Amino acid sequence: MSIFETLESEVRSYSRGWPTVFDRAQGSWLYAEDGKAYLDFFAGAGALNYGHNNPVLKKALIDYISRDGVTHALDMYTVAKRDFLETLNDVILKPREMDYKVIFPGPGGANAVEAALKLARKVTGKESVINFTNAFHGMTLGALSVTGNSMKRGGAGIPLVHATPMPYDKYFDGAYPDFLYFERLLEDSGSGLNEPAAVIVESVQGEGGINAARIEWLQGLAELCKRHNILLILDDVQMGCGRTGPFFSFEEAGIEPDMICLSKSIGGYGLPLAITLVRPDLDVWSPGEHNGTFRGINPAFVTATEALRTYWRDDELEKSTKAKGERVGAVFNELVEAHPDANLVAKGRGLARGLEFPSGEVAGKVCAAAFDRGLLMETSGPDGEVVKLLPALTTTDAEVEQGLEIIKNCVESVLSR
Ligand SMILES: Cc1ncc(COP(=O)(O)O)c(C=O)c1O
Repeated sequence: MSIFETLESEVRSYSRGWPTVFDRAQGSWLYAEDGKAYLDFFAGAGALNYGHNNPVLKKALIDYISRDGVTHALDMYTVAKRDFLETLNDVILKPREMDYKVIFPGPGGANAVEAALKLARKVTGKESVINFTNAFHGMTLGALSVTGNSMKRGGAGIPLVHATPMPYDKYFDGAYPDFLYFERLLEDSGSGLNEPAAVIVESVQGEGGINAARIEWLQGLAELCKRHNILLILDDVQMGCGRTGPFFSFEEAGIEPDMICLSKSIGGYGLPLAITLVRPDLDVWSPGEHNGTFRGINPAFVTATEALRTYWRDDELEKSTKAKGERVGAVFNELVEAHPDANLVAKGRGLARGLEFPSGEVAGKVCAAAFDRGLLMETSGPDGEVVKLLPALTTTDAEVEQGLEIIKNCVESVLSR
């Protein structure tokens, strides 16, 4: 049995079947055991915004470990935790005039979502939550209940209740007054929906197919939540930490969510870290009311702090992310125009980009062809119909061009078959 077959049989539930065994990684490159190099436009599904083994973060980590810095300290105060909290405040929150308390909910994105949902219910005493079609918020029971994908929901084996999906922005696009249906339900005391605890939303749906809500739609949603006294939870697990350009994906909308979920790239180095930012008056849990063993792994605080200090003291990363994103978008638009009969759609914001195909089968073939040519990308969307690009934000212009050239060739060859 080959090592690949052994791995497959041991971890049957893995969905990513890239037929190779990876060994090393640097910057935007992954190297397989057989030595083949792959340009990584998947970047740990958004967990590697600063690239693999980023040298600055790596040095901070090695220095910390070399001086026997505390690795695991549960809820104890540590220097690494204090540095992270101070840096988050100084570099991110204060300059944006944002006032939030930090909750450490557990190691991953689903934990950040779970904490937000739980706290919203605790604070309001209400049960139901509004989510959106094609949303993805994680695999734990609460997070799954506000996730739209029916295959993933089916994994629970039980009905997932207390969440009601509303149509996400792409389904309106000016065809209807955006929130008419939603507002009617809120005003109808017989709908059972008139008193939700919270609305949970992604400003760009990553797993749902790189659906970027319009800025006006996000603003309308925030106003609606204020008008009806509903807490707004912004899930920035995948689109935060600069993925769309600014540190928070909703900054351009100028909205003030009541809670913000962050994970994936907040740790900086691919190490597990999650935080839920909550409006100070919502921070009602007493010590021990929401805890867990892995709620802040100190080496992850160290790399998180270094990432904030290195990349967010000025707007260089934001600017270059937007510029690279626009370049990808322009090439995707060219592909759409060059293939008018193929019904392609170019989507996204910043360096979260998608190219939608009429079916998951075609999108899958494009990704498979790209893999053969040394480029890693995955599909997203309800049927896997969107080829999804999430390169590290530190990917160079030359690497972006190299990847785009491969994509163009793969799209041409798959569509001409
Ligand atoms: C928007 C969003 N929320 C939550 C999650 C769940 O994060 P995790 O997989 O770390 O639990 C994800 C994961 O892809 C996500 O994209």
